[in-house]
Amino acid sequence: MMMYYSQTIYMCWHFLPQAVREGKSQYEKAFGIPSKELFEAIYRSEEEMINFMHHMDSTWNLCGKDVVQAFDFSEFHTVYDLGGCSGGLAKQFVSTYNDSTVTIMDLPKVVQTAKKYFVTDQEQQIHFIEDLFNDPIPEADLFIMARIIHDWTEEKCLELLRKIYQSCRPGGGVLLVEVLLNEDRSGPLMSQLFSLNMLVQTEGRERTPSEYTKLLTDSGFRDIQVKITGKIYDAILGRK
Ligand SMILES: C[S@@+](CC[C@H](N)C(=O)[O-])C[C@H]1O[C@@H](n2cnc3c(N)ncnc32)[C@H](O)[C@@H]1O
Repeated sequence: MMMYYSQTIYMCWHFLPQAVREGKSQYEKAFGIPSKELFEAIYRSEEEMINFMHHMDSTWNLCGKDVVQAFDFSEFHTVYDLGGCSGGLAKQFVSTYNDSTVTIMDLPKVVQTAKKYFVTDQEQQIHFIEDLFNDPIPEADLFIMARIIHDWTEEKCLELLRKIYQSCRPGGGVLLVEVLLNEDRSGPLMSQLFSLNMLVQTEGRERTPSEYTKLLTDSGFRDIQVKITGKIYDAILGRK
């Protein structure tokens, strides 16, 4: 995590004033890579991709249990973790809910690297499919999206959530895992800093509970519940 912060995030923060003025990611200035394809810039070399994956993975050793226990997910057996990366959260999920299987959907090179370095053959409740958000999403009881919505614009988020709604079994749900801003955006400081971090690196930002609720209801989900975990990442559940 520290390596990723120093080699990537810190480089983008050099251009914070420009990011605020232009309202967009600074990857191009920091690395000379057009930021149109967000993850092409983040995965600009294999070493950087592995650093990023370790960064993602390490969070769930600290906060994963709080997230998977935020609600009782024992009724959900077929679970997809969309953009599930290294499988860090999937491991926490299957160790808490022994009857579940989690399939991780991510970019092909991420899936290959996760299988090589992060998820062992012994972890039989975790599967992978190499697929893109552009392709159909298979049917499931629960879709997890951890730190995905905060990467993208409202339009892309709605497009994705509507697609997930179509694939969600009746009675199933979608779990968003994100840091939350106070409704009046007065804090918490960590969430405000994360939001600036999203600005310098991505198309997205951090959001308030009511903004997530609106995204979910506009996509068809109902009974939205927000759970503050007391750790960095909180949980928002919508049902079909
Ligand atoms: C910020 S990371 C979050 C990773 C993981 N959910 C977590 O919280 O540890 C975003 C993830 O979305 C994946 N991703 C980006 N574009 C994607 C696409 N078109 N299809 C599938 N996954 C994608 C990235 O490879 C990355 O693993």
